[in-house]
Amino acid sequence: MTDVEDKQGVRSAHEVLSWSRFGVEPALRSAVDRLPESMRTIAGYHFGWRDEHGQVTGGNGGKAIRPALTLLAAEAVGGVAAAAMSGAVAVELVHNFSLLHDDVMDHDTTRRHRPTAWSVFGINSAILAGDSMLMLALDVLADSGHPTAQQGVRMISVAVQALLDGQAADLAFEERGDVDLLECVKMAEGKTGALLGCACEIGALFGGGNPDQVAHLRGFGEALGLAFQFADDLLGIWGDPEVTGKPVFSDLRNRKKSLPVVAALNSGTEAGRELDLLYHSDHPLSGDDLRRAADLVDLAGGRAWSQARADDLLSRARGHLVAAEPTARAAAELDAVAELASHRDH
Ligand SMILES: CC(C)=CCC/C(C)=C/CC/C(C)=C/COP(=O)(O)OP(=O)(O)O
Repeated sequence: MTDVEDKQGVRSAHEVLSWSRFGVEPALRSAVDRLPESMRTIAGYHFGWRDEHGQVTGGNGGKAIRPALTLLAAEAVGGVAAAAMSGAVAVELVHNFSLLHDDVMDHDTTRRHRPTAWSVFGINSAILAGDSMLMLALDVLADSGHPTAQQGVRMISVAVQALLDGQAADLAFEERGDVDLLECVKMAEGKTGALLGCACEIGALFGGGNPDQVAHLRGFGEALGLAFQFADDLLGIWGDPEVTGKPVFSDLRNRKKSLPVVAALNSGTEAGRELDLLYHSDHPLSGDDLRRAADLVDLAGGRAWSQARADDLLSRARGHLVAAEPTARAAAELDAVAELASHRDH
């Protein structure tokens, strides 16, 4: 098949994400069905399948970007998406475990346009449901019968350790006034880059890729994951809550050392110094303070710097994608998903 013929039928990023959401959901639901009822109820609510009373609802379980990467990575190495389905379910379970816990830690009350699970079911129940989803991810891989399942379990466990380390750094930074850009980027690589890297890595592994392809696709996912976090931090300050489904300014209110904020604090500008005083004041930040903080991040160059870094990371991701020698259609679709993920509005 020529390159041109092979690229026929390339889907847009939105079509790929919808394919991923609907393709993975049956396997995700049947995995969640194996949980004890108390955990299943909370997981079903968090994925948007049921309301807080257990009634069936329309569902909004998120964008499904990680499973999309897993399935496409399998196709990129010449395999079929179905071979990587257990990997796709596992990464989505890990991601959702981390969201359940993150909402507790950040005291966030809204996610995906709904009250967060902890604010409906209580903190303890949400933590336990998150733990339960994490263990289920390993169970799904162990049960997959895939010849490289053991390697897949190891990939997930390495990524989860990096994610935990990144989250620990994120929380520790809230108490520190001297966070530099290097450590902030390292934190984001752990918190977000590792799991997107793993999503691609496990897809390439289960799709039958050779070690070079698996490594390059992991590199693609890691670079993309960091770009994704830059985009997330920008949306946390300048996103439209009607579109993101999350309240704006939550990061600023929690005095998070997000990437644009740390860039502004380290900018050596007058705006950066004013932001420092505001961020490290001992009074709760008012609505006016939060709006001023957002303006200061912008004036100090934190917004423009973050957008430029997201662009650089997208180029780095593309370099890895080409080096993985992917099949043409999957490459075009991975590229489109990468573009969307680093310049997204939700
Ligand atoms: C251990 C622990 C608590 C870790 C926390 C790690 C954490 C929450 C990192 C942030 C990652 C991120 C950008 C999530 C939004 O994903 P998304 O926009 O793909 O969400 P969606 O699934 O709702 O679309």
